[in-house]
Amino acid sequence: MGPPPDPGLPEVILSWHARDRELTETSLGTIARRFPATILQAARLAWRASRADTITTVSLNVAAGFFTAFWLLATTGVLTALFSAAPTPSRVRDALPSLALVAGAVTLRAGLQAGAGWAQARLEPQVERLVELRLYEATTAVDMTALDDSDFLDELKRAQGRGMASAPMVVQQAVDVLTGAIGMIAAAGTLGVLHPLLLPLLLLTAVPEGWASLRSARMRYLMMLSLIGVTRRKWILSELMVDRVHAAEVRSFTMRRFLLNQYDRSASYQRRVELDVARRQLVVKVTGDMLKGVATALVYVALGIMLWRGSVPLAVAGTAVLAIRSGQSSLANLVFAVNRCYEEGLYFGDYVRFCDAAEKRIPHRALAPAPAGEERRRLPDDFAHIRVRDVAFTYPGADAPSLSGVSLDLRKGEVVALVGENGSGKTTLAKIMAGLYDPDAGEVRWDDVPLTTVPPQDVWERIAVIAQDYTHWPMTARQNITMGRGRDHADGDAEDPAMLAAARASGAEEVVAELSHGYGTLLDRRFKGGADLSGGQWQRLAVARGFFRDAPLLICDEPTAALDARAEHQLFERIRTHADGRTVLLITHRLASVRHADRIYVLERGKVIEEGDHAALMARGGLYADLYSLQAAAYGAGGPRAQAGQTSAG
Ligand SMILES: Nc1ncnc2c1ncn2[C@@H]1O[C@H](COP(=O)(O)OP(=O)(O)OP(=O)(O)O)[C@@H](O)[C@H]1O
Repeated sequence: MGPPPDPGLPEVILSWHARDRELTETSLGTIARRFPATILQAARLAWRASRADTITTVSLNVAAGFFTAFWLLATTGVLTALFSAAPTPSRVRDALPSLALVAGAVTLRAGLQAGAGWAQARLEPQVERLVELRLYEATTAVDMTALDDSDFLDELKRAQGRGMASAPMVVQQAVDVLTGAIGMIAAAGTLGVLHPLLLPLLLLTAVPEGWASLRSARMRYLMMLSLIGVTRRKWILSELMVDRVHAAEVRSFTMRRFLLNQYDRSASYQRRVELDVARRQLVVKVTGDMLKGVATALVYVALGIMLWRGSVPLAVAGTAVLAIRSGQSSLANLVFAVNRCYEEGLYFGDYVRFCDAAEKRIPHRALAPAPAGEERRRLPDDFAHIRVRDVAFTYPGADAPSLSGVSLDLRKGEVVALVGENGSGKTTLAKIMAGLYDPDAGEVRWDDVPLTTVPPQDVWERIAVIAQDYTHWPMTARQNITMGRGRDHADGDAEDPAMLAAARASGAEEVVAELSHGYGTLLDRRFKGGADLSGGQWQRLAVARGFFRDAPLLICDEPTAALDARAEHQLFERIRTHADGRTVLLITHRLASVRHADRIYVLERGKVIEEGDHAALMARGGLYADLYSLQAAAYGAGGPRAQAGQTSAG
């Protein structure tokens, strides 16, 4: 189906992402079977969003349908009076009571429909809020491995984009289905009362339009599935082209042409697929319209024959024409709404499936049982000893393990360093110790409590992390340090002394002193009045954030990569003096700064290959000694000032 793939696009983005299931789910038979479930889903969603508005919408629509039937039947009274043999003035006089009924019914119906429309409009934002919250509650809590899984990310993209937008539409279309069905029942009921043969004729006109719209919807949905990889790639490329963070590299690496070409390739492939679908949809629509024309002609011919043979009187035939027209328009609305509801239901199904899957990947729902004979215990607020034993971990989809058989010990008040070359597994180990990933084998215990037996939040509450890749939070300098843990700050309030102490210790104080609104300065240039910081200034804030958090374990992963020599020296001094009694896990390539660590673990290819203090590792003459000597030689080559710096930093 569709145009041939562009050979220039990576295979992975052209794949159908194993969507055979959806393909079979979009046959016309399954549409009919699954449609009630879609309606039920919409009803449940609306009910949870607002019971009052749901009840109002449904009941007002039902009442409006009742008045539609009433109006049509009252019209027969008007026509019967008008077509009678009496003189014109008395014919009009006779028609007046029925006419008053028609006018009353039409006015009431309009009022009820307006009320239903208003309740429906109120439902929409409430449904939106409900589905947004559900998705974000799941994405902020899922196991970190989920976010390393490309299938999960694809499903997230679908759920967050089209899936989430479809939620209010599903509800709206379900209400439209109800409205159309009621209008249709009113017209059909009227026709049934007038003459039983007219009803099947009306339904006949619905078949071609229904067929055409459902086919079109199916084509559109399949197209969306086939393009998901391409649209995700386009989205990533467009972020690269518009985001300020990448602007300098896009220019200095002359990436502009390359990015534009890549984007254009994806966009033109998407355009070809879309045009192809539009062409096939047009053929379907024209065929459907032609068949509908033929069916309508048949209905009128049948009505003409019935009139000619005297099986229906003229007034009834007149009402029948009105009822057919009203029924047809309700039917057209109904078919349109069924089709849209089904289509939106497919996208909404993506959203629901994603949320269900994501919620299953929220770790606290699946805590490992406490070891046999032990009760589930609380994680100690502080610990005497953290033990890592035989930990192994492989990232989802990775060919090789990132950690295998790693063991280490961290006693209260110690500074323990992890060193090793790039990719040796230091950050992965730190993340496992921080409770961000569960090990595939082995365990991490705080005293006697394995981390996998307690909710991860308990671990996160008790650690402070100065991460390698930290976030530039688009918030004030104060919030960047306190991250929701500080007390609320009003203008004129004195700053939190703990925050000031953390800022002083990290060197963030000097950074903030330069800002126009001090700690209240918004650190995002995308907003009016926002400021931006240099890389090192941001890192000082990240360090302040780690110091501010009152946690017994401080994990520092490359905390000084962007710091100037003075700030780096200050930070390592602080870590060396245990950062106010905390236990510190330090990851760094600056080996001079780990000389005073209580213990150093050297990692290579996910294994601990050496351990001991600086003197022991130097005496051993292994990888650590090699790396240290290399750095020392480089400092030595820098002259006496550099050497002096190194000595004082170590
Ligand atoms: N999210 C991920 N998905 C798959 N593999 C990963 C992921 N993160 C890291 N890896 C792989 O795990 C291995 C260890 O990475 P890790 O980041 O722990 O190394 P590191 O020692 O901290 O390196 P560096 O010194 O460069 O920071 C590497 O081979 C890396 O490619």
